[in-house]
This record gives sequence, structure tokens and C-alpha cells, in this order.
Amino acid sequence: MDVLVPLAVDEPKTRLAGTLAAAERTAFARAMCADVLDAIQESGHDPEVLATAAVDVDAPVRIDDRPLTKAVNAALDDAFDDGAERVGIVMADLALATPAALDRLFAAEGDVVLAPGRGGGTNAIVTRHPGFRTDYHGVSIRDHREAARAVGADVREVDSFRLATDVDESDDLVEVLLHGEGRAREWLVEAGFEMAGADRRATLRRAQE
Ligand SMILES: Nc1nc2c(ncn2[C@@H]2O[C@H](COP(=O)(O)OP(=O)(O)OP(=O)(O)O)[C@@H](O)[C@H]2O)c(=O)[nH]1
Ligand SMILES: C[C@H](OP(=O)(O)O)C(=O)O
Repeated sequence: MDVLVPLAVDEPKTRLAGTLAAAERTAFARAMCADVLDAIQESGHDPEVLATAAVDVDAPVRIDDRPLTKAVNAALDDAFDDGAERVGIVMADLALATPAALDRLFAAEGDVVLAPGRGGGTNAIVTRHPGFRTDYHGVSIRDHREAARAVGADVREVDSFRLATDVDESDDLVEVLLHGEGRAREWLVEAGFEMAGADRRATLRRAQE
């Protein structure tokens, strides 16, 4: 199955601006994307990065500088026009994604399979329904459930900590330090991040230069 991996190339991860400088956010976003691409490939599927601009990644790249929903829906139109039976969409900021977690998503039955993100987002989708289109941002999981039902699709959801954890805010970096297994975790460690205050809820600190 072809799996679209949307990637904002310029100015990614702006909600991490209090913790990471602009160049660091770009490097960290690329490390997360590389982990996601590896996990998709290891699960036996074919990632295609849906990027806002040219970017050097280990997968084919489709460039579309329109906003996220428009770009994803245009790629879905093309895929189903070309005869695809199903298409995946997996966000590039799922730093905890593993082949096993993705296998559960890819193996699930249903016309539209949704992997909710914490806080109301939609972190991954598999659609076998040629009429289903995405509507990202805001409480998109609710919008995607409704959009799927509106086209008569049988909707399923995957309950997965690893797929629900997209990395948006600095608290999410703690999850990457604790549970990450790839380049994103390595990048954070090399940048000096470590666990702090582990006697209560885990928090983060950065070693002084
Ligand atoms: N192709 C494409 N991908 C996008 C776009 N905006 C975000 N993405 C990707 O979609 C996924 C979810 O993105 P968000 O967390 O909403 O946005 P972000 O740019 O990563 O981070 P913020 O700037 O903090 O909102 C990530 O994989 C982004 O790289 C866009 O306009 N086009
Ligand atoms: C793209 C968006 O991601 P978030 O802004 O919730 O991380 C969503 O899942 O609808």
C-alpha cells in the first residue's frame, strides 16, 4: 500500500519554538520523519513524502505547497484515480511509531481506519473508500468520523499509545526520550536533553553548554 507522509519543510514544529531554535526544529522534524519512513518500510509498505517543498528524504517525494488538507485530498484523488484499493496517511511527527504499531493500523478492517492523536487530532488514516476526504486541524478526529460516516464508510479506530503520540509541544519530547527507539530520540540526547524530576511526573531539562 502507498502511504502518504505529510511533511512541512519550512518552519516546521512552530509550537516547539520555546524549546528549540528554528534550525533545530527542522533537524528534529527530519529525524522524526526518517523514523516514520523506516517504520512504514519495515512494515512492508511504500511511503511517499507529501512535502511543501523539495526535501532530501529516503523515499519518493510529492511536492504540493497548498495547505495540508488540500494537498492530502489531491493525493487521494490521484491515488484512487490510478486504481489504488487503499491509501495510508501517516503524519511525519509520530516519533514513537514502530512497525508493530503500524501493523495494527494497516491490518485493521473497515473502509476508513482512524488513529486518533491526543487532544483531538488524527495521526494516521487508512482509507479504502474512494469518496472519503480529509479535514485536518481543529478537532479533526471528530470531523473525520463524520466525514467517513457521511460517505457511508464503515469506520474503525486504532487505540495505540504510539500512534496517538504526535510530537507538538515540549511535554511531548519527554515521551520521545522515554519511549523513542530511533533517530528522533538520538537527536534529542545529542542536543543535550535528558529526563528531570523523575520522582514525580517526568519532565525535561537541557544540559548547559
Ligand atoms: N504537506 C504538508 N504537510 C504539513 C503541512 N502542515 C503540517 N504538515 C505536516 O503534517 C503533520 C502534522 O503537522 P502539525 O503538527 O499540524 O504542524 P507542524 O508544522 O508539524 O507543527 P506546528 O507548526 O507546531 O503546528 C506533520 O507531519 C507536518 O510536517 C502542510 O501545509 N503541508
Ligand atoms: C494536522 C493536525 O495535527 P495537530 O495540529 O493536531 O497536531 C490534525 O491532526 O488534524
